[in-house]
Amino acid sequence: MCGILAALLGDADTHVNQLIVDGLTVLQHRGQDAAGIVTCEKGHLNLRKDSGLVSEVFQHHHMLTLRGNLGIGHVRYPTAGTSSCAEAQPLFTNYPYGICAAHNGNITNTAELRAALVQSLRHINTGSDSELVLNVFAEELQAQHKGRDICPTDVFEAVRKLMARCHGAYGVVMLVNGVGLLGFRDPHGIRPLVLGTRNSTTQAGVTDFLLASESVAIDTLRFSLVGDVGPGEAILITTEGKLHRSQCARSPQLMPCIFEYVYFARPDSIMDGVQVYEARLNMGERLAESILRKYPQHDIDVVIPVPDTSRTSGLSCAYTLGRPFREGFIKNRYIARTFIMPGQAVRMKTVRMKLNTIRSEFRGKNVLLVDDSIVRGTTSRELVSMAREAGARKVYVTSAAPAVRYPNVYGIDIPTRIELIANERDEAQVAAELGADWVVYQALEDLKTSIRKINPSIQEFDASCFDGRYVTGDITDEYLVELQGGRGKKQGHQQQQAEVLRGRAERKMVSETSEKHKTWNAHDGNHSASNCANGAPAEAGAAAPAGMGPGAASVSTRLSSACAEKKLGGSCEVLFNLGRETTK
Ligand SMILES: O=P(O)(O)OC[C@H]1O[C@H](OP(=O)(O)OP(=O)(O)O)[C@H](O)[C@@H]1O
Ligand SMILES: NC(=O)CC[C@H](N)C(=O)O
Ligand SMILES: [Mg+2]
Repeated sequence: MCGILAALLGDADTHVNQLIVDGLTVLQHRGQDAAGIVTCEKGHLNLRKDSGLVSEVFQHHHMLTLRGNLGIGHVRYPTAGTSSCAEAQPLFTNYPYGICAAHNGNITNTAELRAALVQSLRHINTGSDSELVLNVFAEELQAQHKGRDICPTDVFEAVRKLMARCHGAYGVVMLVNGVGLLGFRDPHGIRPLVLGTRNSTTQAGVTDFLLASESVAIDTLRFSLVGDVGPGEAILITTEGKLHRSQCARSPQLMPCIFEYVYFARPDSIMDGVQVYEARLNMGERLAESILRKYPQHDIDVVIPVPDTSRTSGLSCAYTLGRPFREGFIKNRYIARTFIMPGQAVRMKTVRMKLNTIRSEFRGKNVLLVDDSIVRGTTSRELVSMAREAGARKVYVTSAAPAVRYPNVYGIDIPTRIELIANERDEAQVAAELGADWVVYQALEDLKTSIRKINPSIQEFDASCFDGRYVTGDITDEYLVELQGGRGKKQGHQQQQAEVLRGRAERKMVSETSEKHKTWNAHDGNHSASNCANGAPAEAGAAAPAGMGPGAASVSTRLSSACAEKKLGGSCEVLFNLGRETTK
């Protein structure tokens, strides 16, 4: 679930670089693998992108090259292609005009698009679906060119054509050299995009513009939220600072991704008129009601959230249950989100590194652990065992989202069912799998109501990972089988499954001998070294070699990406001025 951002400062003599870096930092929770920015100064495009967090990718000397008053930025969580920094965004094409794109989402008809683009002699350099979006737009914009300057109508016509050709989910921002900034959202509005403005801080009477995945960027950069870009809508901000809007989809219908409200978005964001925090409070309340219906005689002593995301729903869940809300798990503030890390091995290890127990909150108590979602079960599995180690008498688990049972094709990296803990399992079986006393999932209708209560005009959602209904209508069983055999296989999900099992066996052994930390650390040392030296994993975060154990991969996304790049033949750092063609 990448983060995208586009900004234009009305004062042409100012530079937008720091604003974009700050905005991407605020959107970091949407993608931790790679970051990139392109700016435009007097017709020259300046690009800097690499694997890593925003704070790692943009050093002072990079900032000096990112000149210009307009630009776009991206933080990446890969869902197509590879984790290689060659696929970090923004992506660039010089034909026609010089266009850069940053994309959040996932395209579902990539094979068809790729074939058509190759046929029309456009060069496609990577496995990235976003590169296809960029090239489709470039091709369609070129088709509008009639030997005169590009005007807003040409741009919107190109987006219209793109929407007819590209299927799936997309929030996109583009920089078109000499024209301005463009932002648009797919016809179902699956992926979010908001617009903000402010008065220029350096020149009276001119406006600064900002497009971002989440309103939290608008707030923190001190812009005012104008509102959401509508489903199928495109917004063009010209280099002269004029704003144009146009509906580019034939039959737009808002069906936002429900998982944004559950997990991806920050609680302080407002998406499609819904304050995410409020929606999560509602989720916790409904969840508690559901628990009370199923277990009216429950013996829960204390409610403990799983930091970070479930804190909000945990709070209202505890309140509605009438039980104390306690911080039983403390999160290491320097470790980022686990779910969006690449590879099961690194995710498993990170949970242990990330969370630790306050023993007194567990000892002798019946605890209810509240998480926002249980996807692969990586987090809950570890936490149930940690709760027991900390002396809990009974451990109950509840999820503010329903059971995740289907692959996601719209920008969440779940290409196969087999990796999901709830695949072909009911609540009792998931509880057994987690080692919990019972598990309660939110009902899908209750989740929808939690959000609709705030904005009743959202009639439907993309809730495909919960109900298997793909709103774009083009997802066939064959497509899902292909996805499993393609990205699923590439990521080694069978191997990951084996990892999970091996991890489980190891944990059992470890808790029997009470030497878990010693064992895990021993694995870590051996493996980290061999991982890099041999260039072993085919992709960042790929499953560890057999026998290496769950502590095998590095905790740091950056490190695992770096190892992958070694395999690709050296550093992939990109720093060059596209206009002047200088390479660092
Ligand atoms: O069942 P799983 O496969 O473990 O996935 C679900 C977990 O992953 C996410 O946490 P994450 O650590 O990514 O982020 P957070 O700190 O924002 O909660 C989510 O909040 C759940 O805790
Ligand atoms: N999570 C996303 O939005 C990913 C965008 C794009 N599909 C990529 O893999 O780079
Ligand atoms: Mg979490």
